[in-house]
Amino acid sequence: MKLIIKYLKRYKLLFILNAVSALGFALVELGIPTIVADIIDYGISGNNRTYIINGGLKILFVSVVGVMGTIIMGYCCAKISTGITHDIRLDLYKKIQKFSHNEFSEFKIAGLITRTNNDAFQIQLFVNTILRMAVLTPVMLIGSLILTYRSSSDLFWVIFATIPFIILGVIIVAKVTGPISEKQQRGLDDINRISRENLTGLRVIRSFNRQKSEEIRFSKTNEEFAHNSKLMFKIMQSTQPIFFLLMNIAVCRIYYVGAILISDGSLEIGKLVAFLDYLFHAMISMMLFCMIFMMYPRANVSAKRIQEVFDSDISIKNLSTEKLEDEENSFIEFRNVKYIKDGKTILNNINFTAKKGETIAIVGATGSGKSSLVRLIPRLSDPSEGEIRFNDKNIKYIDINNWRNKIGFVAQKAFLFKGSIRDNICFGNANAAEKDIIEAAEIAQAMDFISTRKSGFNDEIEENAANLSGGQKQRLSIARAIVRKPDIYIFDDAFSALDFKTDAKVRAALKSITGNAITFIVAQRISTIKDADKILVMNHGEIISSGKHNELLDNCKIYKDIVDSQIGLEEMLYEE
Ligand SMILES: Nc1ncnc2c1ncn2[C@@H]1O[C@H](COP(=O)(O)OP(=O)(O)OP(=O)(O)O)[C@@H](O)[C@H]1O
Repeated sequence: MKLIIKYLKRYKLLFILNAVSALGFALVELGIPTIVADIIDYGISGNNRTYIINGGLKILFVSVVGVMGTIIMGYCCAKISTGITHDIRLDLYKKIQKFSHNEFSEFKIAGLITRTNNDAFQIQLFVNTILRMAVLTPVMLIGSLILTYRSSSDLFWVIFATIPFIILGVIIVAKVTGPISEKQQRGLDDINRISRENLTGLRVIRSFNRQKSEEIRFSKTNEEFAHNSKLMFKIMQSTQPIFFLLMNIAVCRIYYVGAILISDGSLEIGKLVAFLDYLFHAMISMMLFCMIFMMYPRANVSAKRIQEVFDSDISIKNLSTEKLEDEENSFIEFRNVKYIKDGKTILNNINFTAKKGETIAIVGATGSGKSSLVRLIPRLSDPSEGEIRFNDKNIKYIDINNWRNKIGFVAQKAFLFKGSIRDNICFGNANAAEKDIIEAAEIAQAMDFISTRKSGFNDEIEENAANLSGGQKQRLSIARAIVRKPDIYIFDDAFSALDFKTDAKVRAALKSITGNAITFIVAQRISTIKDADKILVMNHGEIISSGKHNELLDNCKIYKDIVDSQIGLEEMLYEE
């Protein structure tokens, strides 16, 4: 509720307008039965035509005012509820953008999607209901009860007796639906996760012929979700008939008591009609008011899930606004860096320096920590101990945007966005000139396939770059980094999908632009890294040796083993 109130505050004026129109509408609605009662008791019974016509005109006027109130209320409700959802989604998006690996592991991607879509929508529904009902129904309810009492105090006690049953019913429904709602939202998270996995991993599922088992996995989660949804639906649906049953019992009793009172002469027919009208208003208002309490548990679960995201601590913080100055002899230094994830030491005792103009290569067995090491540079994660310094400044205390702008990162898994080839390259530099885009594509050896495509740079890339090969995706990712003209290049296994010849051509072309930069290359192929100025050999999260290719061949057994295992491969032949 705190979350909803916080966002509602942004729409104060509309909220007041909504409340005033709701109040006006309620008062107008409450006036009609009294006019009708008077028409029956004085106009019809007294055969007074003028009284009847005047009464009719009064009803017409009151109805028009009521319609205007409803329209204004509807406008305010729609504007506020959609506005709040829009604001929540935007703030969620901004917060999620700051998440690091840690936060993604905590909330899971599917969970974040459900929170942004479904949970935000639940809040929209609740806010819409609350805005319509919160002012209107209490006024209608209290007003109707007062007017029923005024119409006939004898009859009033007949309906008053049903109120405790209704309140008890609402409390029970709210208590029962809260936990079901929580299960329902979690189930939706699971459905999202499995659907995502099944859609993105469709090829794997088919090639391993696992459609049946995946279908069972999906059905199980889907059934569980459907079960909870059905239960929720049944509870919510059964409340209305029960409510109307109670109401009809009260009405029957009122007719019975009313008939006795009329025959006694202590009640007029018009008053009974007004009484029933007010009773109807009172009961409907109470039912609608109860709906707020019944919807509350579900909205509360959604609000809590959204609030969890807002409250989560961001592990990668921007601690400074200090910008970097250009320096002639820049360098990066890893000082006693340790990186622990989920209690496991991924990197330990990492010490090395990389200078401007140097190429640092990182090799080692899979899982030895190569990617984890380079991910620390753009602060995708921060070291648990030790520090990374750029020009003798801890990178944690450099403005994060300024720092990241200096880096051209090519990730292990090439990710491209749906859009044109040009848009994807310009993702690295929105202001890139045409000649820079072409140059980047040429260096990345992407021109040959771009020029064969129907619309060249304007050719569309599908979702997940499904219409590109692995090597084409890698080349565009490389071009995207080059177009930035960064001071630091990081190629995390970025040449693995390229054939040996293209790999060699890309590296040769890169030399023309990386002369003034610091370049990190993570690779499995020795041919990719053997010319590096410094090669770091990693094993179990530690640098076990470093040096040039020839030095390592003499000093490092693991490196020599890697080289030996690749001797005779096509790339070596090509390099010769
Ligand atoms: N998000 C993560 N959460 C927990 N552990 C992780 C995470 N990412 C990587 N690891 C672990 O950290 C270790 C190093 O992984 P990393 O990806 O850095 O190795 P790598 O040398 O780049 O491997 P490869 O050559 O196979 O890409 C592995 O044991 C891996 O299981």
